[in-house]
Amino acid sequence: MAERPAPIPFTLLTGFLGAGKTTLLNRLLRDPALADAAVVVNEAGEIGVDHLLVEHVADGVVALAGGCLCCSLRGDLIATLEDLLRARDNGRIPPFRRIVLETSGLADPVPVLQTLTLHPYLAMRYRLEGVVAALDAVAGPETVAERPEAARQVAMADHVVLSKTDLATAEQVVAARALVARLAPAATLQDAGALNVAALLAPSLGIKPSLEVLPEAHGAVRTIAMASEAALSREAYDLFVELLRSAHAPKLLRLKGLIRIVGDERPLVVQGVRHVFAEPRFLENWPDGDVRTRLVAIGEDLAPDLLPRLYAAFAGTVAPDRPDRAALMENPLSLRTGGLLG
Ligand SMILES: Nc1nc2c(ncn2[C@@H]2O[C@H](COP(=O)(O)OP(=O)(O)OP(=O)(O)O)[C@@H](O)[C@H]2O)c(=O)[nH]1
Repeated sequence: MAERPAPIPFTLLTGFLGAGKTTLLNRLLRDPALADAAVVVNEAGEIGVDHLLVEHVADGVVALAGGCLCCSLRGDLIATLEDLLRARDNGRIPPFRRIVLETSGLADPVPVLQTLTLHPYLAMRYRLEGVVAALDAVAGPETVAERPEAARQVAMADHVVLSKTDLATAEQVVAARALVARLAPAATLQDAGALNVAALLAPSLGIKPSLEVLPEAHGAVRTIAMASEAALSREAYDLFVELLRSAHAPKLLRLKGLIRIVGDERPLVVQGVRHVFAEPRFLENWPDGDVRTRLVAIGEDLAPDLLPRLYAAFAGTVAPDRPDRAALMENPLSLRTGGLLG
């Protein structure tokens, strides 16, 4: 009888929207310990951008787009994990020795873990090595207080990585650490700025806090995704982001994507978490050869057409019956429901 193949270590990377999962993943993938890793990324929007922002795996990133792993995509996750095994066993892809699954920021990790551990074949071929949660040292405690899924992500972690300590005050770091000690007392805690990769990849101790005390996971958060051939000038880009930030930040949990800029071959990366937007940076190339702008916004009570309308206005491709950018900028205080600010 053929010998059973050794189970492949599986690391689940979780954390709320913008907590620093992709940044952490890129950091991990630069480490030799993850040189032979396969990566699966769960996108929130139909037009996903997360997998395009994973920089260090040539062809090994599989994107699971179009929904949330814990609600609608469990079947897709199973199929993806089975496909990866089949391709590996047939020699169609290199024999990856580890797998990292980055869940969407809204995913409840509990059903995802159940999917893995209860599926007879997957449970035989993969071995859950640990749950790593990224926690934003600045926004994390408030997010955890407001969003049940954020609390569950930390509570389920074997290892918590505190991100953005470079932006946080000493008090904020103390508060974030205290929160981890309360929610995940058995987890290790590291600072993203001084990462010990070997410790993060260490097998979990298998001690999970009780989940009964945690509230039910997520409600009516909407994801808006868009793609556009139109390019923005740099000036229009700045105004576009400023308008999103000033008018929509309270409802906007996350904005991210790649933007086509007039006169530049390279994509500009936009990254916003609530009202904090990162300094825009260019990637060397469009990661997948598709040179369209692609944007994903995640938030509460966002109008479904908000992003495409606003983008079209700033790109100058606005429909005739809609307020255009000039009108908007001349009178930015005329906030009208249903208008660009609605
Ligand atoms: N200053 C600073 N910025 C960080 C740090 N970690 C992440 N960021 C920034 O925070 C933003 C969100 O980081 P991501 O790594 O994309 O977060 P994420 O959890 O993958 O986000 P989602 O996929 O939307 O859930 C980006 O602009 C990052 O550059 C950190 O330790 N310090």
